[in-house]
Amino acid sequence: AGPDGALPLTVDERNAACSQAEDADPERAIALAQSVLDEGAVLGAMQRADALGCRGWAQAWLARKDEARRDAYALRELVQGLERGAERVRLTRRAGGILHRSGDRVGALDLYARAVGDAEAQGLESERIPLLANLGVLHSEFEEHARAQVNYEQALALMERLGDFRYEAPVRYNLGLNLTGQDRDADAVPHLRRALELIRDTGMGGPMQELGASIALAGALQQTGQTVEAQALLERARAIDMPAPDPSMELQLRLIEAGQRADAGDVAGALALIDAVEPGPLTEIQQWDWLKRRADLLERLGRHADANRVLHAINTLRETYLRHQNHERLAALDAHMRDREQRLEVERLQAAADTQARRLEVRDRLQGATAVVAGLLLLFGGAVLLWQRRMNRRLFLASHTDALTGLSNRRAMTQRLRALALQPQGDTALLLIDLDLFKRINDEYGHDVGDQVLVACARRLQGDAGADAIVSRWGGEEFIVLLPHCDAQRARAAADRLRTVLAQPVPTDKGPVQTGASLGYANLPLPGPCHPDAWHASLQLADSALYLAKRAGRDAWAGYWIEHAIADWPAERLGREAHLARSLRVIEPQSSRPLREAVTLVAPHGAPSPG
Ligand SMILES: Nc1nc2c(ncn2[C@@H]2O[C@H](COP(=O)(O)OP(=O)(O)OP(=O)(O)O)[C@@H](O)[C@H]2O)c(=O)[nH]1
Repeated sequence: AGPDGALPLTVDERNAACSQAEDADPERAIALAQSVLDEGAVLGAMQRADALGCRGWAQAWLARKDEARRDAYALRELVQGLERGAERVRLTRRAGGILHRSGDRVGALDLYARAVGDAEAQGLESERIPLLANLGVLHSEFEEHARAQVNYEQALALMERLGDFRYEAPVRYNLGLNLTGQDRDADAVPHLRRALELIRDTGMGGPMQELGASIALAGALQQTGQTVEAQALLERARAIDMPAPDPSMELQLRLIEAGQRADAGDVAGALALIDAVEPGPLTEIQQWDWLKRRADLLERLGRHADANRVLHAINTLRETYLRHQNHERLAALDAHMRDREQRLEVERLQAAADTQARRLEVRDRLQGATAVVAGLLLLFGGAVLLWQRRMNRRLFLASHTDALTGLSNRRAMTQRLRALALQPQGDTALLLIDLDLFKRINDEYGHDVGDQVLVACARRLQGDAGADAIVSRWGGEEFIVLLPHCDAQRARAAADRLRTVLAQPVPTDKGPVQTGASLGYANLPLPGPCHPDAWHASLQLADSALYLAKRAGRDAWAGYWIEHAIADWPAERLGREAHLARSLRVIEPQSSRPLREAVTLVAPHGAPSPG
């Protein structure tokens, strides 16, 4: 536009001005694009596509998601009718980018995948670089960090091979974030450092990008103990003049600062900092991180009930988020992408060797204006990932861990049981352990002491069940221990060892407390057809054995080890002895003491006895 703000004359000039303005002044970009689209029938397909792309992008920038998506879908439609060529690839990526930013991630993945295929088929190697980078960002958002890492590494290898480094800063930045997300902060540091260097030295990106990269690098440095450098970076980052305050950046700064305060012992101060955040404008992912920090600090201040409330809020948020991700659709598209990625991986290995020299040659001529735009498009997508990184793993851990004992909880154990039930070779022992007369301990010494006993028993189980054992709190005073690659003899020995260990008095605040436990075990899966729910049968059998051990006077174990497939072994009928008695031939349970009251179990007529 001229200095008087008048619209440039030609359609192409307006489109060019629109793409100049789309990030810096999106409202103006929208007006320009609209004026082009108003030309209607006289427009060429390409002019129309450029205007749609520009308007859509600007709408997405302003978070007007519906409008943005409408433009992206119209663009997608239009692109299908275009001739093959670089422009078609570029516009497909553009439509994908708009969908990506306006929240239709599955639609974006579809378009990126199409564009990659198109670029590959036409030998447009350079076009693949930003596409791989975009795919990386998308995969990270789908919590597929390993896949995302492959994308970024492929993009880097392709850059080296082609000597095209326009996208180096955003790719390294996103790869750095990805690595921090996998807790590989030391590996992330060189990439983030390089990204920041490029952003500062080549003018690639703007203040927002510099701030994002500074914060990410500071976070990684902080994690690797380089606190002085982290501090210096943050101070420099604070001085960066942002055109408009960005709540996400503010939050990052504040979270790192709170981390530093808390590390220095000022937990209440850290909490005050975090409490001052206004969560309204944050994305779900950002809200999780914010909430999780609150929960951590509340926990450290001993405000357990408040912390629990916060954790509950996180879980609710997370569930909503995951529902939106439409994982099924993603899985289908993913299978489609996997073949391509394997081929690219081979290429990458072939190409990596001879490129270092070329790389230095071309560096200089790439520090230009094109890089500025490229940096802007991608870096913004990456900035969001900083919160996602540890957050997802922490949330996963929180939802799979028992808060009192730190063991896997019932949910995590159920997943294990389902997986193990599908193994054709039933060689896992399932031990069900129930503390004896635990109610009395609570009644006599109080719940706090009861808790201490539970924690001590959990530690003993973990310490003594063996290195490959999987220990979980199944609920209340019940635990499950799984021993993979086990046989009947080892199961017996383990049951006896754990019984002995749990019979030792537990030191508590109120002196030593005498405890004990009864155990029942069975093999998993029982011989028979594979079915993910077959673990129910093993658990019921272990439960029956446990019942026998309790009946025999407690502080005892009993177990079944069924070695022969028994025809017509109905899982739903296995549970109660009455059923078993009717339909099964005699199987003497193994037990630590004579089970006078034991119910005899019988196998179906004619089936071989497990003897
Ligand atoms: N302190 C504490 N007690 C719990 C917890 N979860 C469950 N309990 C208590 O564990 C007790 C279990 O009692 P019961 O199921 O009657 O069994 P028991 O007293 O162990 O007796 P037997 O199993 O027959 O040997 C109940 O009083 C529960 O309140 C917990 O997290 N902490």
